[in-house]
Amino acid sequence: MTAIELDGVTKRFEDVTAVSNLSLTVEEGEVFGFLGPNGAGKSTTINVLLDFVRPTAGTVRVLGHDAREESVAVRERTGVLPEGFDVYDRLTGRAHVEFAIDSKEVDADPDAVLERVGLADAADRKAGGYSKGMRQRLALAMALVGDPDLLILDEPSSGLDPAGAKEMREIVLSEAERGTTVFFSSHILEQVEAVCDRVGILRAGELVAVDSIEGLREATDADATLRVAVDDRVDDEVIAEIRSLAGVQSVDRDGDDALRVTCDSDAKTTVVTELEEHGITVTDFTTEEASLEDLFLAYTEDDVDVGVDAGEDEADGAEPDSSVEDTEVAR
Ligand SMILES: Nc1ncnc2c1ncn2[C@@H]1O[C@H](COP(=O)(O)OP(=O)(O)OP(=O)(O)O)[C@@H](O)[C@H]1O
Repeated sequence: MTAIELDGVTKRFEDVTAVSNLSLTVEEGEVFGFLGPNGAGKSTTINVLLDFVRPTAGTVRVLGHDAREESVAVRERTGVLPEGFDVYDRLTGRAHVEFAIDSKEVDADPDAVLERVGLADAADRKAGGYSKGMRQRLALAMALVGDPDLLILDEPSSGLDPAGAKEMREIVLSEAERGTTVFFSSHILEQVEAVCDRVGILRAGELVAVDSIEGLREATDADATLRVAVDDRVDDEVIAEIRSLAGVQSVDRDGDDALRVTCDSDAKTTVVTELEEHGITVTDFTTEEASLEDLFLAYTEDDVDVGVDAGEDEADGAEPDSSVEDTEVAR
């Protein structure tokens, strides 16, 4: 079943178009990363899913319900970790979870929920004394009350240290294993890369890409960094020649017996051939793929021609979501 279905959703706030003609489908059980720079429209989209904001145009279905007509049914089956959640300082962790249990009118054991997020030992402490990471975990515990079918996490890792962020990832993955659909908005890219099956990239209210991270990589043909180990020091003239090859962006020495070359994927073999033609033996080479951050920038920076409007990339074998076939990279 489809967990989230947005069709032609636009939301305008007076003269600001926060979301523009957004069509997106998230399948049940998927962990979907929703990426975009500040102001791209991520929170507005989440608010539309929960009927906190009404779209100017378009239709929204969540867990098979019309988000607008059946918002109560949607909220009953959805757990939300809102952006910028803050605790009630004088209430204990357990009291927070009890509050969520009462609000959702479900029958749940607060201690079991706190245990799931690693807060069992702090259940009786006032949340005002919790660290930032503990507060986020408490927010997640509240979202998990009632075993929702859909978890919406708006920037769940903000303010977390690496250990806290790792724990958050582990909880997300274990929820996904239970079959929960997770809609995960973030601009912390490693988080998204580590947990998401697919990502959608929003830019100025428009969905500019949606695919698996692997698919996005292929579609952007983002530059790869090649580390070429050689048997002897490469002359400056040879380095200059490699630098002038088509598709090569930069060449730097990496010690005396290796080069680091940034180039299009197609240019990799040319680089190796060129070195060998100069009598240099390539003893090894490794490719470091573009990070999600590179991909994100390729899709969201103004001056980069990604050349992949999500609809053009079928030729590369990437399968963009059909709903963005007409989406153009916003300029
Ligand atoms: N209630 C509102 N009234 C007027 N403009 C709004 C309102 N809510 C959002 N906007 C505008 O809509 C655009 C998208 O905002 P939104 O908060 O959805 O972005 P975001 O991607 O969640 O950003 P961030 O990563 O900074 O949280 C912004 O230009 C914002 O100023």
